[in-house]
Amino acid sequence: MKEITGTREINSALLLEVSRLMSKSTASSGYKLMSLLSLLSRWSSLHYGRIMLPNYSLRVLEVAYSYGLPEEQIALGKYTVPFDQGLTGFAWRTGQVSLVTDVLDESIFIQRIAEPIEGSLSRIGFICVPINVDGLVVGVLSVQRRANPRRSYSEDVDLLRIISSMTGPVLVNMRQRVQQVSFLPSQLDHDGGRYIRMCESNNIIGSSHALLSAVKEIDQVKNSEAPIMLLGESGTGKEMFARMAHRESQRRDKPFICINCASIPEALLESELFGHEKGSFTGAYRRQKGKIEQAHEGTLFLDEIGDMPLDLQAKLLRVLQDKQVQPIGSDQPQHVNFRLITATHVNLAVALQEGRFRLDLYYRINVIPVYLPPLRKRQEDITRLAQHYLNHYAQLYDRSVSFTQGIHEELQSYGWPGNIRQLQNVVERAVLKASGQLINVEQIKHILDTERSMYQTDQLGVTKLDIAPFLEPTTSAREYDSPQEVKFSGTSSNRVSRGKRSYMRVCEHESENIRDAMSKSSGNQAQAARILGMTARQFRYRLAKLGSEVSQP
Ligand SMILES: Nc1ncnc2c1ncn2[C@@H]1O[C@H](COP(=O)(O)OP(=O)(O)OP(=O)(O)O)[C@@H](O)[C@H]1O
Repeated sequence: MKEITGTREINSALLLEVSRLMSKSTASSGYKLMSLLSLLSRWSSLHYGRIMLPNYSLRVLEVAYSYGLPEEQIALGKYTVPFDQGLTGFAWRTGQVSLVTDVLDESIFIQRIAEPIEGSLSRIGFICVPINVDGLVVGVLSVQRRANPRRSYSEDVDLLRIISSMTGPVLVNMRQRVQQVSFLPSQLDHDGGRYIRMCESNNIIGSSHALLSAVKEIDQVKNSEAPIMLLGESGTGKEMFARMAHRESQRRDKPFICINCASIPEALLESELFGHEKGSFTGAYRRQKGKIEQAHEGTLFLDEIGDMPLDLQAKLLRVLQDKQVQPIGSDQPQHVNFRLITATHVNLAVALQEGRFRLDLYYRINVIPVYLPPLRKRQEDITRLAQHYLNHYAQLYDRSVSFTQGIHEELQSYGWPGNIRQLQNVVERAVLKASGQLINVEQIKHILDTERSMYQTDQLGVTKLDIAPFLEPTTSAREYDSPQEVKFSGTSSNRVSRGKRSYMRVCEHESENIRDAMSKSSGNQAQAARILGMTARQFRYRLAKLGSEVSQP
């Protein structure tokens, strides 16, 4: 066999070897990258190869893979380079190759990261090549070499450019996998592990202390009959927890019936809950079992209980006391046996003070209060949730995307007033808008800026969604599963379908209608809300939104 001696021949043979290595389906990504650096050193005398990856929190590039460098020095961070320094930083910032032919001559070179070749630093060259994926620099490949009249620098640069282009996809692949496995819970104590498994089997993501405390409370009462009240901001997972409480209970094989008291006009809520007899009112063509009866032997979940009208609160209280339900138009009470779970995102204490909620019902249903923490108090869960939704939407939309480093820090620095529902939506949008394989920090920043502009904080420090950008219907309506505040409709035909939250159109004559209703009710908001078929909360929200347009009588 002919001996390979010329630089060009060596480089071609090396590239062939590298491409074989990269296409090995059985080799791990780490093995491929380490072997690559070793091949560079042995075949081309490009020594001390290192692949530097960014640490966005510290704003430095760190050695992720290297060949020949002392491990303990790497561990000490000896080769760590700030983004804005040295040749490595230059390649990182500009996306251009940077090199020096003699490290001792160049002021830009940070001498401490060069290693002496054969005991001397003299005439050592240093080459840095950016690693690009979809036009984005994701890392830097660097090597050292000695002065060698038989190897030109331009040949080495060409070689390293090709090698770095092969490295990019391996890094992306690896990052996707690392992101999937690196969040597995560690150091679980006995119970912690059980609560995490409980979450997993109910598709609840998270392992923060705050989340697991709530899971623990559900676990402790799962087989009792005591009513549970789930408290927490909109989008914190109250419905998921209600379902988990049902699935974990002895009633798991019986129905789980869910009704949202805020999304159904008052006139219909009674019949939805208690059922009706045929002919009991216009349009009652047949007997209809109410949700309470449907939940017999199972679990009844009353979401947004704080929005239940007072007269229905009284009826519900009777059902809880007598364990009987009387459908509208019937004189035959039906025996019912169900576990009650309620949820509210409003402060019921205020509703009690204002006379909007019955104290006796409150005590009856608030036996086991379980507080679901907002996402901003579960920082460590943000990363896992974001990664989960990334995988979910990547699969749903058939995209191969991953986050670049630094995204998680960016996501954690945001307050998430819309909680998990909002995070879900942000990630979905990022996946849909990604133009290549990577979602970078700038793209996420841009989406979060839009979010910030929509959530406004009032003087009391309460964050509210400014829905104005979404009031144009259809296209934007799909964009969000909205927080509670925007569930609104002036007419029942226009109302949100149960369980699904969408932004609603604002009726063209809304301010006029509200003004009329306020005038008819002599300024009594509760009465005005009734005239318009809204809950008091919905009415107050609209009134606040249209405040400047609606002059009160
Ligand atoms: N821990 C979690 N893991 C995964 N997804 C979650 C988690 N918590 C909530 N979600 C998701 O967030 C969204 C909102 O959850 P859910 O409807 O249970 O919240 P909620 O508190 O009942 O909201 P609202 O008060 O608006 O009714 C859902 O799409 C749900 O799947």
